[in-house]
Amino acid sequence: MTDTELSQARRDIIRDLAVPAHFDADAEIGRRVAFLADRLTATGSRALVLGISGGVDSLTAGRLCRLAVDRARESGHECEYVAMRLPYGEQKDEEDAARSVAFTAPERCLTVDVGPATDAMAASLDDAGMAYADDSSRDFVLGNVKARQRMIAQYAVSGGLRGLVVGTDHAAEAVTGFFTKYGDGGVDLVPLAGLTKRRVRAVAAALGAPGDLVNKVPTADLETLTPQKPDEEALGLTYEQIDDFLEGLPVPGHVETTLVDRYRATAHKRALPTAP
Ligand SMILES: Nc1ncnc2c1ncn2[C@@H]1O[C@H](COP(=O)(O)OP(=O)(O)OC[C@H]2O[C@@H]([n+]3cccc(C(=O)O)c3)[C@H](O)[C@@H]2O)[C@@H](O)[C@H]1O
Ligand SMILES: Nc1ncnc2c1ncn2[C@@H]1O[C@H](COP(=O)(O)OP(=O)(O)OP(=O)(O)O)[C@@H](O)[C@H]1O
Ligand SMILES: [Mg+2]
Repeated sequence: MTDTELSQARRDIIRDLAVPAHFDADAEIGRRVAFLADRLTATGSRALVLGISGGVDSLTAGRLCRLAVDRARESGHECEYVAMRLPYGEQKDEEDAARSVAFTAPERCLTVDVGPATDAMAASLDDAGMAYADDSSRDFVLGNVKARQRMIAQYAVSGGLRGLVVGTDHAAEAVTGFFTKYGDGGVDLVPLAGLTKRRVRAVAAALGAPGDLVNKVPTADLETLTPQKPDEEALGLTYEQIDDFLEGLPVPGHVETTLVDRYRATAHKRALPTAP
């Protein structure tokens, strides 16, 4: 499919999300490491702070942080890469998370259990009389509270260390608004912006990450009632379909319609708060 054959709506989305027509993993690594190193030195920040979940997005972003901090230090700027483990109690894929931390090689890794804070908020909401439609709605909403507790923990560390919070949003999540507003969406820098999911994996592979972590099934893992639910199940779309859409490849009509509709419906999540 050539660019001129794509719908105007699709071309607008590809442009707005800055998905490049051509992709070269090594060139993307160079550009993104330079970006992070520049943000450290230009802002005078002393740390990059990033939650490492065990998934491929944070694995990739973490390795970019490692390389960026190395580069900034070589230029005489004192700084560090601080990883954070932010489980809700015990995490089912904890071993993957530990291997991810090891691969990204932070100066230090802080572990903060977001369980107590999340549960305390849930109990206070119950005490206040907040009633949810059903158990599954409550579980979904509290999943977003977990994501926001992670944001709070990362900003506490960033504030204390004069750092910057790194997020893992990329084009395949941005197009569907598949992130928690002011949760994992609440960050300072997004080094994976513009990448489709398969390109994130290609960058991870080019960085030398372990194959099973590169190809791991993506999960937000926010809901307690359905742990490790695959993103594709929640989205009702595959990442292959989303990536094809963003890379200008042929997709079924219903995929195009669904993605254009979702992109429009989630515009508020990619924008500053609405003002009069
Ligand atoms: N039109 C509008 N203009 C301005 N604001 C609007 C709005 N519509 C809703 N809102 C506000 O936005 C809120 C809904 O947004 P939000 O709270 O984010 O909630 P929502 O988008 O409903 O849920 C977040 C979704 O992202 C997924 N997620 C989260 C975190 C990580 C990952 C991952 O990929 O790992 C995925 C999660 O599984 C879930 O499906 C509403 O409660 C309302 O306050
Ligand atoms: N348990 C966790 N511990 C630390 N950070 C987390 C945790 N869960 C989520 N995060 C943070 O929130 C981000 C968003 O989660 P998301 O699931 O999109 O990314 P991922 O887990 O790295 O990769 P994937 O999407 O393939 O599962 C993560 O990249 C990470 O920075
Ligand atoms: Mg994940």
